[in-house]
Amino acid sequence: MSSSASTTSINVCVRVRPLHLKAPPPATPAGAPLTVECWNLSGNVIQPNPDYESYLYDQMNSKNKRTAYAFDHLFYPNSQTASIYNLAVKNVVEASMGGYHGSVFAYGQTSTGKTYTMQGTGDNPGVVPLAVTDCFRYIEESKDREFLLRVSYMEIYNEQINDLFAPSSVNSIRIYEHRGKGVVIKGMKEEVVMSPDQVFALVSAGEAHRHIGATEMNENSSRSHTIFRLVIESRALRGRKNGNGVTVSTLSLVDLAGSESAAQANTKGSRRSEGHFINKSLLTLGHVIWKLSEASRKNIKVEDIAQHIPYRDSKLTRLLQPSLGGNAQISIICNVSPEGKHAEETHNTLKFASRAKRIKQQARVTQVLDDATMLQQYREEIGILRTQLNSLAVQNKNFQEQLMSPKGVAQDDDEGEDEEETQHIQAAIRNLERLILKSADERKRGGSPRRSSEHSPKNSFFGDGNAPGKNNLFFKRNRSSSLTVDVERSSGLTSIGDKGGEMQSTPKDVDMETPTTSNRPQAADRKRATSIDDEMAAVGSIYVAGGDVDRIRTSSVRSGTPESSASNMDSVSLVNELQRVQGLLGAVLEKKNNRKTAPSKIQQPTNFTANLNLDLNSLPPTPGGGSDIPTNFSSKDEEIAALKSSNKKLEMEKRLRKADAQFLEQSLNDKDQMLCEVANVLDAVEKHQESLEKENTELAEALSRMQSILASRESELLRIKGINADEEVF
Ligand SMILES: Nc1ncnc2c1ncn2[C@@H]1O[C@H](COP(=O)(O)OP(=O)(O)OP(=O)(O)O)[C@@H](O)[C@H]1O
Repeated sequence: MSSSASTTSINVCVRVRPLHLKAPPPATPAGAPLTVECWNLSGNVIQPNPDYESYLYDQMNSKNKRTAYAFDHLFYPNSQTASIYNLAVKNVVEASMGGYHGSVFAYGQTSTGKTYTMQGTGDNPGVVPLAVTDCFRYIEESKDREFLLRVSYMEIYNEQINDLFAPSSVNSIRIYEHRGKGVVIKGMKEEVVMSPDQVFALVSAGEAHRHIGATEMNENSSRSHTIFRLVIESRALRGRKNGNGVTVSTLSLVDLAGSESAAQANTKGSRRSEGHFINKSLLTLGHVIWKLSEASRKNIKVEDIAQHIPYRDSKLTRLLQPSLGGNAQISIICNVSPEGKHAEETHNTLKFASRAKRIKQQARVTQVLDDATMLQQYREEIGILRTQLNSLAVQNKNFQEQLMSPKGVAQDDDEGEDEEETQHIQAAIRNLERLILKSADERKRGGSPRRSSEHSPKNSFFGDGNAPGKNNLFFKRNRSSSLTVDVERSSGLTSIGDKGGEMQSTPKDVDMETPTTSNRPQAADRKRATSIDDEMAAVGSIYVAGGDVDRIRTSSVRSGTPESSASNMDSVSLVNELQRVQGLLGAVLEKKNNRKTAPSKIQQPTNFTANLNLDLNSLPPTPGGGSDIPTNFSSKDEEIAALKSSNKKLEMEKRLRKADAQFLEQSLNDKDQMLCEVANVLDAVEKHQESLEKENTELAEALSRMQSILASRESELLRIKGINADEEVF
């Protein structure tokens, strides 16, 4: 692993929402000040309108009476989100694609336009769609790198983390701090993505599970903080610069819930308790930002005081710890209302913004040189499959030659099977290749599978999309809609259905071209997936947005038999699929070898039934996990019978393996649980240590207080003694 660091400040901008949404103020000539009710906006400075000062100050807490605030950018009510994106976010997105961790936050009072800014509408797309589109554009223009992108989408609701891609996994997500890996989120799903449309479809599906509620101040108020996270793996193409280390970075786009006063939002019951959780976590965020800004002001390294920063006081700060903790490029968009009655909240937001501005970050590009990345693993899998394809071709050729020779063996139905296997392997290679993203030029050069949405080279990742209505939120929040991303239209993806809270593929998307898989990973796959998790966890230590994921899913390969028609292929299944294909291939090759070595003259039949009665442990291992195929036949019928019983034997073996698989899965679950328990114990120990340290500090302070009291008493005593002595003298 290698890295290089550069010091940056957090980019902070303020967006002032329109006073009256129906008629935003007219555009002013460039540079001219604008007065919106109680505030004057001029250049990058926002300050109270002098005519309203006393009214404003009446609304405010006395400590807040500062007159003017200046920021990197100030966006007026008539600004478009696209210009905010270009000036305040684009550079963070590009840095992420270049290998730095990046985070963008929307912060502010309820109803000031955070979701409007992050998500946007059909005619004014927000930061998330603009950033996603830019990422794919970046890939399209990167002639010398290949990429693998994965997304996850989560919310923090009432201090609980929910996976918006897997809403049923509510209680399985855990967050803990690992000594080597940093903050780790266990149980979060990630989707490998290949086009902006696919990301939008996934986020829309996730939106349906987000907690939204009506309050007096916002009829669609976000009751949770949401974090959209993109993990970017990239590597220089072979034969080009800097070897083949994989760069891993993350881009986190965070739509924070808005602070609210219960009185103004007029909340009751669950809305009120949601508001309480929101305010508490935002308060902690404010506290963390204040401590970090103080550290930067005093030139203290964040690592040196990390244990004194209250990240642990809320799930939000815990999740954001890797971003805030130093290694990220950050942009904060602070949304404010210009209304006088919100002056107090506006001031609080401006204060938060100016503190954040002081924080210094040390962002690093990190390269991973071993194979602990999915990109590297996919490349290796492709290599293995290609080798197997070649040897299958050679075997086929030899077999054909044997058939043509005068002593040729009889042809059987296996020819069709072989063809099928070849097609399966080719499909698996194609599907893996599709997951690895390259520029159109590079795809043409390398002969990679053409994306079916590739209307023109310029637009190859960008399908027709399913454009939202002009003023509708960009991501539809429609719980009942069945969400479909067409595989062939949209860059070869599988379909993601949204039914009853679970993401599933729909039967109509089944493609007979690609091999079968089952959605539920078998033990071998689980084992493999766990090793990927472990490897990703190792990478996770360098993730700014923190940690690893429990399952890594891809949406890349479509299943091909009724057994799998209801299943959604994920990367675990992909591994499963690869192993299955390798297994089948092994069995086919084995059969071929046996045929090759079979003598052409007729031999005595072998008692296969006896062989099959049945010591499975004595089976010779074959690459596909199959049993040995008998070779001595008295007749064609016997050969068929032998193959049939061999099939039965394989069936039996499969069942045994399934039992093994279940056992292994159970063990893995136990191990997972144990790990979580250990993490919790560690957590408790760390907390205890913290409280001991706190006690120690308090004791030390008390001791020094006592010592100073003692010292003053002693000097008092000396003084009294001196007076007494003087009196005696006189
Ligand atoms: N700059 C803007 N231009 C036009 N409409 C806006 C703007 N900002 C916000 N709005 C509108 O104001 C309303 C509230 O905005 P939004 O839901 O984005 O606020 P929020 O800050 O996310 O609130 P909460 O914290 O309660 O979720 C929405 O109807 C939104 O369309």
